[in-house]
Amino acid sequence: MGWCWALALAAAAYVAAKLMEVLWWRPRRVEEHFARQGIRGPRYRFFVGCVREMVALMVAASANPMPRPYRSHSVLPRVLAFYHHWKKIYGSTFLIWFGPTPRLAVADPDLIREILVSRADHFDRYESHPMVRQLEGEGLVSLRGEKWAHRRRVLSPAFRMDNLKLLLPFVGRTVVDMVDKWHGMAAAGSSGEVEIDVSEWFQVVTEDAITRTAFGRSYEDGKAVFKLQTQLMAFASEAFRKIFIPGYRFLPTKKNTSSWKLDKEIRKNLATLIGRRQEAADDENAMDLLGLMINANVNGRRVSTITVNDIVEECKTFFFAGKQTTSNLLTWATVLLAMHPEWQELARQEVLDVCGARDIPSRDQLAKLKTLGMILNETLRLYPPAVATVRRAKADVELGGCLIPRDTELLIPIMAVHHDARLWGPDATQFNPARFANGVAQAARHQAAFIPFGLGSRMCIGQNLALLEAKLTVAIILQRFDFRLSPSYIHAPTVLMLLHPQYGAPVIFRSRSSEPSDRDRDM
Ligand code: HEM
Repeated sequence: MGWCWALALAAAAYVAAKLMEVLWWRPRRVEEHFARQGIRGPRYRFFVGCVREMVALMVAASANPMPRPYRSHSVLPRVLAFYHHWKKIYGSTFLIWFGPTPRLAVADPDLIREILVSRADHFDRYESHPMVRQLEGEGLVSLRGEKWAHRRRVLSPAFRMDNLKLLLPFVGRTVVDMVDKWHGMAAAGSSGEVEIDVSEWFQVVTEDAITRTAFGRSYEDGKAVFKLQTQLMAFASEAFRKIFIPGYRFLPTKKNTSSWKLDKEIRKNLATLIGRRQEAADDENAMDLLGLMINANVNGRRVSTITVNDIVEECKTFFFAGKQTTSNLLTWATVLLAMHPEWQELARQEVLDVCGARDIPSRDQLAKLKTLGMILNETLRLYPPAVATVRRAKADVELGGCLIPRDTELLIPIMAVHHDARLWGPDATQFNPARFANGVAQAARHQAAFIPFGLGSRMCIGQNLALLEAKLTVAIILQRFDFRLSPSYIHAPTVLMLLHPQYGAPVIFRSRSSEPSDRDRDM
C-alpha cells in the first residue's frame, strides 16, 4: 500500500511542479528576459497575468462617453484604455500578460511590417478562444500553412473587381429598398424627418452582399442557410458572454440541443445545395464562393479536398468576417458625415455631379467618387472596425534587435497606429479626409501607418467588396437625404470584438425630395 501513496505523492509533486513552471517560473523568466532588453510592462500576477487591471481599465473607460461637442476623435483612451494607459508608462513597445501568456504590444510601423510582411513566416495567426472559433468558423481566417494557401487561392477570384461589379445592381436595389422604407417613415411623420439607428439597418445591406458573394445564383437557398446560421451565432454569442466552462458545450442542455439541431439542418441544406450544383455542373456558378469550392474538388491539381464540413465552416467565416465589419464601417462613416456637415455637402455634390440624383451608381461612377473614397479612408483610419490583431511567434525569433521567445504573442494595436501623431501629424485625432487627397501612400509618414485591412499575405480578402458596398450605400443615401446626429446620440465607441457605438447610432434623416425610388426599382 505504501508504494501507492509514494506514487500518488510523486505524481502530485510532478503536477504541482509543472503548474508552478507554467504559471510562475516561466512567466518570471520571460519577464526578466524582456526587462534585460529594456522592455517592461505591468507586473505578471500568478495565473491571471494583468487581465484584472486590463478589464478594470476598460470598464472605467467605457463608463464615460466622449465630451461634447463631438469634433475631436481622440477616442483611443476610451477604446483601447489599457494600451493607452500602459503606453504612457512604458513606451510604445511593452509587455502585458494574458494569464500566463506573454503579449508584446508593438506599434512601430517598421516592426509591424516585419511581423506581417517581411518575416511573416516566423509568426502564426493567433488561435482564437474556442468560443470565438465557434462563431467565426474554422475557415480562411483560422486556417494555416498549405491548407490556408490553397483555400485562399481557390476563393480569391470571387473578390476580383470584375466579379464584384456584377453584384452592384443587386446590392444597389437592396440599399434602395432600405432608403425607400426610411423615406416612407419620414413621410408618415409630421416633421418630414425620421430617426434611424443606422447600426442595425446597415446589417441588412451587408448580409445581402455577403449572401450574393457566397451563393450567387443560389441566393434564396443561401439566405435560408445564413438565417439558420444567424440563430446558431446568437446561441454561440450568448454562451460567449457567460463564464467559460470547458466541455460545457458538449452537454445535452436545452440550448446545446437546439444548437446541434440547427447545425444539422445547416449541413443538410448545404449538402442538398451542393448536390444540386454538382448536377447542374455549369461554369456560371464558378465565381461565387460556393461554386469555387465545389469546382476546386473537380478541377486542377487537388491539394486538399474541400468537404461539406469545410464549406459549412467557410460559410460561417465569411458571414462572420464580412457582415459586421462592413456594417460598422458604414455606421461610422454615416456618424462622421452627420458630425461634419461640410464634408457631407462636399460628398453629396460629388455624388450628384457624377451619378445624378436618383440612379443606382454604376461601378465606373463609383470609381470617380474621389471625395467619398477619401472620407471612407479617413473613417477607417479613425474608427477601424478591427482595432487590433494578434500574431504568435512560432519559434524564438529576433525582431528589431530584440529576442522574442517562442509562443510570445504580438499585439498590433491598429487603432493606436492610426491615431499616432508622429505618423499622421498634429491633427491625427481630427477628421480630415483631405489627408488622403494624394492617395493612401502619401497620407502618412510611413507606408505601414494605414492598416485597417491588415498587411501582407493574410490581408483582408474582402476589402474590395467592403469598400464597394460602403461607397455604393453612402452614395445612395447622400443622393436622397440630408442627415444629422440625433440629440439622443452619445459618442461612445467601444470594442466588443469589433469597434461599435456603445449606445447605438441614432441619426435623423430628411428626404431631399418627396418622391420614393420606384423608378430605380424598374431598372
Ligand atoms: C470594413 C470592412 C472590413 C474590415 C475593416 C476588415 C478587416 C480585416 C482585417 C484587419 C483582416 C486581417 C486580420 C489579420 O491579419 O489578423 C481581415 C481578414 C479577413 N477578412 Fe476582412 N475586413 C472587412 C471586410 C471583410 C469582408 C466583407 C469579408 C468577406 C466577404 C472579409 C473576410 C475576411 C477574411 C476571410 C479574412 C482572413 C483572410 C486570410 O487570413 O487569408 N472581410 N479583415
